Amino acid sequence: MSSETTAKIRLREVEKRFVSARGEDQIAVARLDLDIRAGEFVCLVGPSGCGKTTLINLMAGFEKPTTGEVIIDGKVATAPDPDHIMIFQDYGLYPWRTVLGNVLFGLQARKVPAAEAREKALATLELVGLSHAKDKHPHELSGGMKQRVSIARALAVEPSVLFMDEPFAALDAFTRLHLQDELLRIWNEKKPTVVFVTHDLDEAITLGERVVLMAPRPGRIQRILDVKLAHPRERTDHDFAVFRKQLFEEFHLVHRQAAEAAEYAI
Ligand SMILES: Nc1ncnc2c1ncn2[C@@H]1O[C@H](COP(=O)(O)OP(=O)(O)OP(=O)(O)O)[C@@H](O)[C@H]1O
Repeated sequence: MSSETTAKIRLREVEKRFVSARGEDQIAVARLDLDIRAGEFVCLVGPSGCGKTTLINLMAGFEKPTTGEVIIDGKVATAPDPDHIMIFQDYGLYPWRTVLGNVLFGLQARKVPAAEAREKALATLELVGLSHAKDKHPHELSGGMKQRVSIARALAVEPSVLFMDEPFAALDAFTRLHLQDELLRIWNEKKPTVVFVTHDLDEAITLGERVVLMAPRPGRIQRILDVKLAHPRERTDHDFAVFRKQLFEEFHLVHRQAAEAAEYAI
């Protein structure tokens, strides 16, 4: 079967232009093609300004391509879809709702009957290890706990796609490593398609089945790395180090080229 028929998400010659504050036409993402399989975990990495957020927003339907198409499940994506959930760095929790209330939110919005919604919400809180905190409010939680609530809220509605834009960037290193492991465990159990933006190359190699390295001006794919490492991935393993070296070398190259291009443009 070709990838045409098997891909969950297909980007076809997707281009996104913005007009900058100075009135200049700016290509955030240039004619980009990418296929993502159902149940795949793909990480997007690259230097600041290379279009990672623009690309994930295009896939999530928050932005419309200037030209080209984003196709999900065979349909052109033109708006956000309740089956595709975005998780942001800043959690986006409702401060006036309890943890359980936050997780219930999406289920209530979908008119899931109350008893069933409660059962699902409690099961999802159990999945992320937060049953004990169900009656707390967001201000009573650590950053890691808040992000686990936002993951639980997303998972409760059983989305087929999770878009994650630097979800762990604001967390301390220890919590971050822990949540990476948690996310992998949940992904293995539920197998949603995950598109995950990160600045952290180790995080990308830990999580991704493929790591898409992007380059700026214009935003484009520089390289796609197949991370053929079994889980659990040990960051101290020799094979991990091999992928790490490869990705770091490519990343430095992209960075250098971007810096040179910026200098030339001044
Ligand atoms: N709404 C907008 N209006 C104008 N320009 C924009 C807009 N959104 C993004 N851009 C520009 O598009 C380019 C790509 O931005 P984007 O935020 O997608 O990059 P990024 O790789 O996610 O960056 P970072 O890693 O810093 O978050 C940048 O040059 C940015 O200034």
